[in-house]
Order: sequence, then C-alpha cells, then structure tokens
Amino acid sequence: MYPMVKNALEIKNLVEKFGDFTAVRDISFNVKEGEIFGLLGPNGAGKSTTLNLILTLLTPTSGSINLYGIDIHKEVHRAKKMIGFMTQETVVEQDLTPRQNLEIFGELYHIENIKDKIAESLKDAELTDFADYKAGSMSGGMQRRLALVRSMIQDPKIIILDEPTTGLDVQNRTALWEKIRSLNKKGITVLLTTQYLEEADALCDRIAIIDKGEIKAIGTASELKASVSSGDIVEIVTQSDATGKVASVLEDFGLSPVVKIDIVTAAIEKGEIAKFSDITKELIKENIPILGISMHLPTLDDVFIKLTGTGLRDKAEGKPQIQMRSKK
Ligand SMILES: Nc1ncnc2c1ncn2[C@@H]1O[C@H](COP(=O)(O)OP(=O)(O)OP(=O)(O)O)[C@@H](O)[C@H]1O
Repeated sequence: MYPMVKNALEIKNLVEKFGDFTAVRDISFNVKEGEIFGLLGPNGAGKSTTLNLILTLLTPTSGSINLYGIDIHKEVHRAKKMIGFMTQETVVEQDLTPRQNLEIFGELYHIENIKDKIAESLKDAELTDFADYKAGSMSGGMQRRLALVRSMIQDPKIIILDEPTTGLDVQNRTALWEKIRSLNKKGITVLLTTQYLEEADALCDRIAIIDKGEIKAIGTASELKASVSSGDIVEIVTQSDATGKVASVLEDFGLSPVVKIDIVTAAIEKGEIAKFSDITKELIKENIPILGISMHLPTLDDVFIKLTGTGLRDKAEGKPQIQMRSKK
C-alpha cells in the first residue's frame, strides 16, 4: 500500500473579478504535499491574481482556499506563517550583506537559533563564502538565490514563487531550478508560476495550464503531452501562401492540421507513423513548396496550441494567432 499523499493546498471554485472583468474564472486545483506544482500560462492569464489570492493580498469574489485544512481568508495570520513568497520583483537590500539581509528577516519572524538558521540558509544558497560581501555587488543569480532562502527563513510549509526565473540568463535560470529542486527535496512544497515551457517541463511534478483566467488542463508533463498525441507531431515549413494546400493534404490523411504563419503541424498517433513518408510523397507529387519537414515528440507548446488555439511562445512574443482547422 502506498501512503496517502496529503493536499497542502486545496483551491475550490475560485473567482476573482475586478469590476466587470473576471481575471480568475472558477478555478479548482490541489497542490499535494511535497510536490512542485506549476501554473503555466501567458501574460495576463491570471497567474499572479491566483497567487495574490493565496497570499491573502486579494479577497476572492467567491470560492475557497484551504492550506493544510485552514481556510486562509478566515485565519490570515496562521496561514501567512505557513507561506514563503518570492517574485521576480523581490529584491534584496543592496547595501547589506547576505548575512545582514537574513538577520533582518530572522528578527522579523522571531526565529530562534538565528545564527544556525542563517548559516544553513547561506549554505542552501551557496553563498557561505560571500556572506559578508555587499549584496549589491553580487550577480543577479546570486541575489535571486539569496531572496529565495530569505523567503524561507521562517521554515514555511509551502513556498510560492511568482515567475522566479524571469529576467535571469539561461545559466542562472537552470542554477535556480537546481536550488528549488534541492529545497523541495528537503521537504518544502512548491507552487510556482511560469511562462516558460522549459521551466514547467524541467521543474514541475504537475502542471496546470492556465489561459484567460481558466484552467485548461492539469497533469504531469508526460500526461499532458500524451493527450496531444500518442505518437509524434509532424511539422511542415512551407511558404505562407501554401499552408492551405499543405493542410488539405494532411486532412486527406485523416489528420487535424494547425496552421501557424508558414508552419503546419499535426499529431500522428503511434502506429500511424508510416503516414509520414506517404505525406511527404504526396506533398512532392502535388508540387507544394516544402522548406522543411520533420517530426518531433509532443511538447508543452503543442499541448498549449491544442488547448487554447495559440502557442505559448507566440503569445509571449505577441505573434499572430494560429488557425485551427477542423477535420473535414
Ligand atoms: N487590480 C486589477 N484591476 C484590474 N484588472 C486587473 C488587476 N490585476 C490584474 N488585472 C487583470 O487581470 C488579468 C490577469 O492578470 P494577472 O496579473 O493575474 O496575469 P498573469 O498571468 O500573472 O500575467 P503576468 O505574467 O503578466 O503578471 C490581466 O488581464 C490583468 O490586466
């Protein structure tokens, strides 16, 4: 028998309205104790609003949020002690050293054995050797690691990270993932938001895809990808005026093509991979200009396209929307 995993956080039918505008539309999800759970969505999807509701910075229009059985909007102080929080905007005091930054927060939370706790935090952040340098002289990645351990100084049960790696370069981003993973292994539950597919894929045990205030799907990265195709995604790059012809050929093979500017993609299920060469032959026979043709395993972007009709990357970059073609 597997031990039952408790829910750290239970969100039920949460709605948040700003005047006539509904930013969060009846969302429900649970975060299990000990997991890294990610809310993945583009700008304006409602991620920060959801986190602000959990942090009791906003009051829900309706719905409930329970943290370890506590209704957080009824027991705000008790709930707040159990939550650590860091955003991309969280800054550390530049003129103070990492040790002093941690001391201030330690005093704020009346931490006992503060010296030991600070030593542990500095070690967790790999900043022991930099403990007495000014924080302002350290790299962005080091400052973000300091902010991360500072937000956990009171030993919260859950840490909430709002786009924790936005603005960091790739090296610092992957280093922070490693840090989040190792803190999670020490027992802390993590809820984070991200607009980076790679981040959700690499870091999260489970992912909720959120768009326009609604949760579109929840699952592990593998489960979400498998929901797009049990096999592969065929991707055909053509001239933008030839996408319709490519899409028609794919439809003739029983596929459901998605057109994105000059790229046409479609899911090919396992067992039907042989279609790939037949499709290629047909495109050549029809004299359709093909600039590239390839297959890849489904990605979270393919999941996003299927669920929302647009790619997460395109949304982030403000590119035009995708045309979903319905099957004939
Ligand atoms: N106080 C507010 N008043 C009115 N509208 C708001 C308010 N806060 C957020 N919104 C709107 O609610 C929607 C969701 O915003 P939210 O910040 O939650 O999105 P997000 O997914 O976190 O995106 P981002 O990464 O840009 O913060 C957006 O359309 C935003 O403009």
